[in-house]
Amino acid sequence: MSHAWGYGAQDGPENWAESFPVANGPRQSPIDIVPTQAQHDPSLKQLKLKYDPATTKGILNNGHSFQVDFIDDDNSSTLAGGPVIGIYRLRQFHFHWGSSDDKGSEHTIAGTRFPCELHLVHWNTKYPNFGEAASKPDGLAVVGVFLKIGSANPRLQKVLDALDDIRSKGRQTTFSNFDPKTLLPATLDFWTYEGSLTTPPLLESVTWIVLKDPVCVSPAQMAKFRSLLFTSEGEAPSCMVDNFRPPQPLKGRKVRASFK
Ligand SMILES: Cc1cc(=S)c(O)co1
Ligand SMILES: [Zn+2]
Repeated sequence: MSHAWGYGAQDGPENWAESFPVANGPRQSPIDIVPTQAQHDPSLKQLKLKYDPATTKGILNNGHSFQVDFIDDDNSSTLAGGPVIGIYRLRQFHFHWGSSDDKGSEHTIAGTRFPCELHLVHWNTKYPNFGEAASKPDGLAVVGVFLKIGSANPRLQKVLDALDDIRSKGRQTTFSNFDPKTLLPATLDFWTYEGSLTTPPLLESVTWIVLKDPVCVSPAQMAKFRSLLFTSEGEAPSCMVDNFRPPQPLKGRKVRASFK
């Protein structure tokens, strides 16, 4: 039975627990990060991100967001260091955003919401593949990056220029030679905590690495995100906006900071 889910009144985050009971689990994401309550952990290593643009595979509208997929057959594009043990391979990146600039991010900082949030999804190479890793408590590592309204971000433009070809759900197009590192802020200071996917099946397998510093996006660029559709060609069009889950209960979890 397909567990159809979305972000609407009937199939949105408030109802996900009906099909995905883990939605009420002990390590759900996103969360509100309160910097004054995060503990600096000097034992946290520097984040090591090594991305080979040649591993870029394509870009897809999956009906919930759009994602840029990467070839993950070897360790060409990886994450290591930071809070993780071992090597994690880059699988895809995607975004969550709002219908207006006052919302859209999934994580919040002391209640502050950003208009958009980038997620770079990596899986632990101690497991044979992404699917296996996604079901393990240490299986995934997702780097979260906040986007704030400012000047146009030239490094984002190549991604946004591809959106015209993937307006509807199920559309994909060629996309190659992209270095996700160009989307990151200058410093890789981060908060980290144990959490979950923020979309069904909400698997509690994610070590979250949320970067402190946001990157910029312009209002015109935000309009490009909002030009996508949740719906397939031929269906009544529904704008792809507000595809974010609100913060979930911390349930005693500690958030660590890599910086003072
Ligand atoms: C694997 C995956 C991770 C996140 S955070 C998401 O939104 C969708 O899929
Ligand atoms: Zn996500």
